[in-house]
Amino acid sequence: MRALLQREACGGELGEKRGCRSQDAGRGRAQRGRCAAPPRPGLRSPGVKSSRAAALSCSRACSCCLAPWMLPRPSLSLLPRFCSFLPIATMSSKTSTFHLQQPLNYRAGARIQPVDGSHNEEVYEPATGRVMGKFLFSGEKEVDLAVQSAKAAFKIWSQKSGMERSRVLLEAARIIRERREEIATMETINNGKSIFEARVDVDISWQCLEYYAGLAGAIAGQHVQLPGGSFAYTRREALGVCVGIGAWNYPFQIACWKSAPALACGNAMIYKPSPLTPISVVLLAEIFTQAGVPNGLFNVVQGGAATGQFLCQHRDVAKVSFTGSVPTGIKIMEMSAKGIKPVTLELGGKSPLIIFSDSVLENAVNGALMANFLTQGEVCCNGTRVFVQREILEAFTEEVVKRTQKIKIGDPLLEDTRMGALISRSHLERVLGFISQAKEQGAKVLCGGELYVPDDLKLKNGYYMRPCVLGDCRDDMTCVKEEIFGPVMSILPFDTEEEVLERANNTTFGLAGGVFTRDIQRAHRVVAALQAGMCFINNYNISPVELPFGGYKMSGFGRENGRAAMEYYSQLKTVCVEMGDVESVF
Ligand SMILES: NC(=O)c1ccc[n+]([C@@H]2O[C@H](COP(=O)([O-])OP(=O)(O)OC[C@H]3O[C@@H](n4cnc5c(N)ncnc54)[C@H](O)[C@@H]3O)[C@@H](O)[C@H]2O)c1
Ligand SMILES: C[N+](C)(C)CCCC=O
Repeated sequence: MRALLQREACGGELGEKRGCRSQDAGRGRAQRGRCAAPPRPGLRSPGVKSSRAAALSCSRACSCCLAPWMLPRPSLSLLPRFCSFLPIATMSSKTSTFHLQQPLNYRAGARIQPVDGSHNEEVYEPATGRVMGKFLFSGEKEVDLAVQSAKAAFKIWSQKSGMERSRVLLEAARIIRERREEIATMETINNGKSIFEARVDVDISWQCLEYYAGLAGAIAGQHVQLPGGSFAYTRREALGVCVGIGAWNYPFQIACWKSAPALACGNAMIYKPSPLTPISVVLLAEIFTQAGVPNGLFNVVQGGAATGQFLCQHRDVAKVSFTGSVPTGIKIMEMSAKGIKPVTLELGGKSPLIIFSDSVLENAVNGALMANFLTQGEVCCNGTRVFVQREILEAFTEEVVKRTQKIKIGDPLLEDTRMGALISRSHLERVLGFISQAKEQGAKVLCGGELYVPDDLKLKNGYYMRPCVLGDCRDDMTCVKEEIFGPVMSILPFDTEEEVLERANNTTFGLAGGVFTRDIQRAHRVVAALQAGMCFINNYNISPVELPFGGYKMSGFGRENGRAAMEYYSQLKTVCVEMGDVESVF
């Protein structure tokens, strides 16, 4: 296997770093099973919630800390290996030590250079602003070769039973678990998010594969009795070659959310990641091959808009699943319409989070932080319009500002970092531009909102900013109407339930929404009235793979995760069987 990234420090390939032992190797092993992680501040009582908080504060993924939504089931038998080569507690940062190795396309079970690569594109490390390497954008011929290879693999894979497919997916999930630290490190280096969050993303990813492995064997049709002994049955069949196009904020996770249900249903997939984050999906492709999928079943085609268009317009592509912005989603839908191809569109949002005065304040503050600052605020479903009932506006704002100011920004590979670097220089400037405009329109910056330059010299060209809380916001401000996709929370006071619902729904987006209240009837009444596909009561931004995820309105349609996704990667055939003679009306 060729390495994607080469590490200067130990001179070995990342995939081979098991030999790169540290003097603290034994410590991780000794601590397995009993976590010594300090409790997260604010952790108040035992139970489900506290175990999730513990999981968030534990960097070792040890079984005592992991909460059910991010957990190895069964237990992480591979943990000692991680602990032995990466003693988390003392691991020093590897930021600025990796170099990208070409090629990054993956076709027919191997990494290859595209046959008609149009041009080279640079890959950046957001934490340092350093160019890690270059890779080629794919042209039309390469896209066609990937489709042909996927078609051949589809013939084999679609004939397998659900249980056979299930076993391969389970093996892929096992390998992801085994390589958790390596994948998370790579994601952090390429995306800029904290290693702490990247590990959670990897856990959600292998859980997704396990979940769909479980459903693969359960795919079944219906039997219908007809008059005279005749009958009918339905078959749920695969679509064929599906295309997945992803965004840069959750590169590995998005690829798993698409490929797991696609492969479980018997399809092949060609995946095009964002050109900003081309790396981790190649690992996924290698893992699928290692797990036993036929060569060509999961291919990776690197490129930008033009490559994406070749994929969407290819006559042998049966379906397109897209995650990205609304403007690109519109183009994808237009292209797919010409070929009558079904599409799943997971698009942007500007979601409301409604906090009533009877909320548990500490939970509401935690919820607002979770709703705004994961992955540097670059999260589609973030609850960035935080509506706070006037009675608690002052107390809530004071606490949220205090907590935001304490967020540890910096080298994303360090264990205690909670906010890393934004994806690119231009995106950072765009986010800061929204804040300047908000000030001009009358908002008050309560904290953050400016560039952050870490003390560590190697990080001085990284794309960091201090997370921002905006007060004195009004519904007509740009920062309240448009998706910023950065760490910017807008606080908006409200007085009544009726008023806040009207304002919360006054948007063309409809991805998510949340409510904090102790009034159980109000909670359900409010989420029923919210025009959003994913709603949270007394929490925000958790994403168990069992739950369908997707938007209303211009945030898209179709669903990822949950049983629902199986319907979007399969089609229904009805077979009508006559047991008697044919009676003709002619
Ligand atoms: N709803 C969700 O699940 C979800 C998840 C993550 C991100 N997002 C959204 O994604 C956006 C940020 O991601 P982004 O900047 O990568 O989005 P983007 O729309 O710019 O790009 C997304 C992908 O589409 C490709 N692309 C661009 N133009 C194309 C074209 N004409 N034809 C085919 N492919 C094309 C890009 O190369 C990339 O791979 C935000 O709006 C965010 O809300 C949504
Ligand atoms: C895992 N989260 C935080 C729910 C994000 C889902 C993907 C959206 O960008």
